Amino acid sequence: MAIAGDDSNHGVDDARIARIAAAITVFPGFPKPGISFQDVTGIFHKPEVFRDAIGLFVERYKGKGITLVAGIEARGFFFAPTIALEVGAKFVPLRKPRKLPGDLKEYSLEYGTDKIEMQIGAVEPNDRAIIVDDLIATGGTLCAAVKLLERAGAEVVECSCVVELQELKGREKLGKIPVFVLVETN
Ligand SMILES: O=P(O)(O)OC[C@H]1O[C@H](OP(=O)(O)OP(=O)(O)O)[C@H](O)[C@@H]1O
Ligand SMILES: Nc1ncnc2[nH]cnc12
Repeated sequence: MAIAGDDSNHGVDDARIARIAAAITVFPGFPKPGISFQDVTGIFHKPEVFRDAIGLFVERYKGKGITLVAGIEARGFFFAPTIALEVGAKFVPLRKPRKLPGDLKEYSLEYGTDKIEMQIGAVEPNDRAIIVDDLIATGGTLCAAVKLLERAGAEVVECSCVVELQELKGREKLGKIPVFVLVETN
């Protein structure tokens, strides 16, 4: 089953998106010069704004046959378990190295020494997955997450983020996998 609508938030619900955007604080020069850090934690300081964000994701995915919601450490974990619960899917954490026990699948990020890891057995044949993170910048993290899930046998239906840094053109890296975002910025 396809997900209807285009990948951006246009026309979804301006009032909720405006509240979410207003709850994001930008910290210039953090964690290093040249980076303007988009801090989503303010969303969680206001339960009604947290509800706005979860509601927008759940309305998009509920009833679409999603069986797996993967969240990327660390800030994808803020959103993904709640979305999974509401759409009736399992939550699967994709973690930084040396955090998960047991048998793992891993995928290296292309630009660094970092990897993301997932427990073997988290994915079943025919799982229909979405991948959730707070932000897409270069797209490298989501790209690694897609490959990890696909190699484990899942169909990745879409990637979902709260914020997109449009200038970095991360969605181009994802190729045919759609990227749904709530707030677009540069
Ligand atoms: O699109 P990309 O260029 O790959 O960047 C996006 C990633 O960067 C941030 O995580 P960060 O590396 O800050 O890790 P953290 O969430 O553990 O702090 C963000 O939460 C995404 O996971
Ligand atoms: N500007 C930014 N703000 C928050 N997380 C990020 N990850 C990569 N770039 C980021």
